Amino acid sequence: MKNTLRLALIQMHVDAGNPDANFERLAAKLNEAVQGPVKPDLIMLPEMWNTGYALEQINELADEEGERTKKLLSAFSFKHQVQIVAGSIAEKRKDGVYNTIFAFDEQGEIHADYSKIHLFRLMDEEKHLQSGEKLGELHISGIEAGMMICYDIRFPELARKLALNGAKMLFVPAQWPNPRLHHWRTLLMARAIENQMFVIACNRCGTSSSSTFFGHSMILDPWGEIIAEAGEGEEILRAEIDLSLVDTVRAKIPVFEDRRPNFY
Ligand SMILES: O=C(O)CCC(=O)C(=O)O
Repeated sequence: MKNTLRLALIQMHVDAGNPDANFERLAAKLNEAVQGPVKPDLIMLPEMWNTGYALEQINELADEEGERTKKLLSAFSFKHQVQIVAGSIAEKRKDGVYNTIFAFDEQGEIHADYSKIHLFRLMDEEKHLQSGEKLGELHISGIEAGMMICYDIRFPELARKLALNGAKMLFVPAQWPNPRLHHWRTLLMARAIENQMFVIACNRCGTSSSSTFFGHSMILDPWGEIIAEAGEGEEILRAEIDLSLVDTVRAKIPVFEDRRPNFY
């Protein structure tokens, strides 16, 4: 089991309602991500990078069973022997459209998926999207991890459940808009500190017709320290994390042993 992980988070602009432009942009960014001086073990993408929040047309725009996404990312991960936590996409299934993350291993196989379970009513998600029905759990190089999407981070119970199930790192793709940078940073930090785990959060940047997005993708360690943070524009945020730090922090302040679940 490998304890270190080199990460590359693709913070990018997303063209709402234009999947062709977004696929093209992503393909260029993926190549940039693997061309740096240090090849990443894992690449992560932001939320709904294929369609953006073109919710009125989401039924027509969403990726049918995720096929277009799977074709691109499966071939890329195999060719470059890199894992991909594929942000999320608008995925069309028989019963509607879901906001779904697919996780690819180095062989190009999908080994986990998660569809957002808390739909964000401020942006009318519940009118256009279906809610997922299972937890986002996966293994990254043999280490347990969790996935949540954007608004999900306002629900500490979900992150705690993933941590209790063994997660040592949490992936959070997002399209988190202005003016709530303070909430974004504070909630990510809280989820890292209270669960003593790495939080790896990839936001989009740029503007859509109704919102502006501040970027600030970030990687936090289990102390809640920000070890890498992007600016407001397009950027590939890179960092190497040492997962043994999770056990060190949990041994020093034994939060999980000190829980009193009979009171809550
Ligand atoms: O909770 C928030 O403030 C932002 C959430 C959001 O934009 C989303 O879930 O897409």
